[in-house]
Amino acid sequence: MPSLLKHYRRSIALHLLLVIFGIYFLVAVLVTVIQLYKEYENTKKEFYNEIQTLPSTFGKGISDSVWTYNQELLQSILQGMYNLPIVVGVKVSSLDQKMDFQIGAVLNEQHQFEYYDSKGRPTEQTLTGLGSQALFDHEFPIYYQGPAFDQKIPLGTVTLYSNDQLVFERLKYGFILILVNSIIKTCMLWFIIYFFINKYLGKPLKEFTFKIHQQDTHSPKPIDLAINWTDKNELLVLKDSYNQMIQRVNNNQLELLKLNQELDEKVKARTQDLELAKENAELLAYSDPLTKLNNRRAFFDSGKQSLNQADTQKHSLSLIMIDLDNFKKLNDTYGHAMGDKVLIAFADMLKSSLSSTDIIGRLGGEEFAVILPNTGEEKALQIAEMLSQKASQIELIHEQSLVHFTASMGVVVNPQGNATIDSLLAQADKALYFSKRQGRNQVTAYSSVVTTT
Ligand SMILES: Nc1nc2c(ncn2[C@@H]2O[C@H](COP(=O)(O)OP(=O)(O)OP(=O)(O)O)[C@@H](O)[C@H]2O)c(=O)[nH]1
Repeated sequence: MPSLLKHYRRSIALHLLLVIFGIYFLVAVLVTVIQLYKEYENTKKEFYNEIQTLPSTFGKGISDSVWTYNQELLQSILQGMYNLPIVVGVKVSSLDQKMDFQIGAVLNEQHQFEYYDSKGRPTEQTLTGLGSQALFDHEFPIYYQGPAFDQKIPLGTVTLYSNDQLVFERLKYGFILILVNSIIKTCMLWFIIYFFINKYLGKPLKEFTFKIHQQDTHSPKPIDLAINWTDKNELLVLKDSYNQMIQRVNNNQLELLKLNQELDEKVKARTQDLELAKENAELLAYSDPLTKLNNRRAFFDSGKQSLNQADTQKHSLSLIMIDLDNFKKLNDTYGHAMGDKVLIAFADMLKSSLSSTDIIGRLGGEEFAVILPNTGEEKALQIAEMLSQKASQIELIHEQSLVHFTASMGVVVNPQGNATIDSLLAQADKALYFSKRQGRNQVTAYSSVVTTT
């Protein structure tokens, strides 16, 4: 699982969080600024209201001290006002200018900032913070109304100065409170959003990805996610779609496997057919279809090998050439089918009478030949006689009559050395011709023919 994590640089939860948090942060800053401005306005109004209550508190004392020219009293009253946290300066302007007094930060007639100490002396010291531009003032008149006068006697004016910095000072704690509140709310929201996005989206997606990576690519299985939601949501629909796809892929694979197996079986069957056809073709090429004996070509091939072997091992080899007697007449009398039966019966007799090392062939028509390896003339003649006798004993039934036949044979022995199958066959044929001439159904040795002629 951890190795998979490196595939993405930022999780969905974190990404969404950054977007949401970014927007939320901007909104929070805007709301906080508006909130702070409102607070500032309210606090400033409070300052005004508080300042406006001061004349009723200090007005009488100031009027009395100005009326009585009590400098000391005026100074102490103004000092008391100056000490109030909402006041940065107080200026008394008496009509006769004898009791003019200022303390703290005040504005002169040119609207320039001036600073006076507690004794009312100008100093070089300046107010830190916002300076004269931020000063705002409230002026109220002072009168004398003693028991001896019916009317109020104007004495001058008192100007109270306050400062934005004081407003901000008061706001400071409120501002910090709002800021801390915003930060805590933002962090809580951040954590809650991250936790739930991660829980409901990030983790299931991670699990999904992990399980897909774990799939066996040859046989993927449907995936189950550890989600406890009862409602279908996009993630569960995605999972179901994935599982359906896997099901389809598996079905297709099974189908493909089945088709492959069928194809394999067809190919196997076709190969077997081909092999059988090849065997048959080979059989046809080398064997006589009627008697299943070697055909002329196979007889020559095997005969040559046998002759070579006999030459190499200095063994004698005999060849018998056979021709069925009056076969045309037999065909004409009993029909061609009976002729075939005779040929088959004769071939079967040859096969059963000779050894497996002997080579038997049908050279064509009613003509047969036998090669007897390792056999001398005497033995070959005996065998030929035996075959001739057995042929004459074969009985076939045609309708109500029995069919018999005979064979004439010529025997030749390999003279050792330069003989070929062709030359041996030619010599055997001569001996056979001799048998035919002598009245058929007999065996003639080539050696006797040579000697006679
Ligand atoms: N039934 C059948 N007859 C065949 C087949 N091959 C050749 N023959 C017939 O064999 C006969 C051979 O006749 P011939 O060559 O005159 O010889 P023959 O009648 O045996 O006379 P001799 O050899 O002198 O004894 C012909 O009539 C051919 O048609 C075969 O496969 N089946």
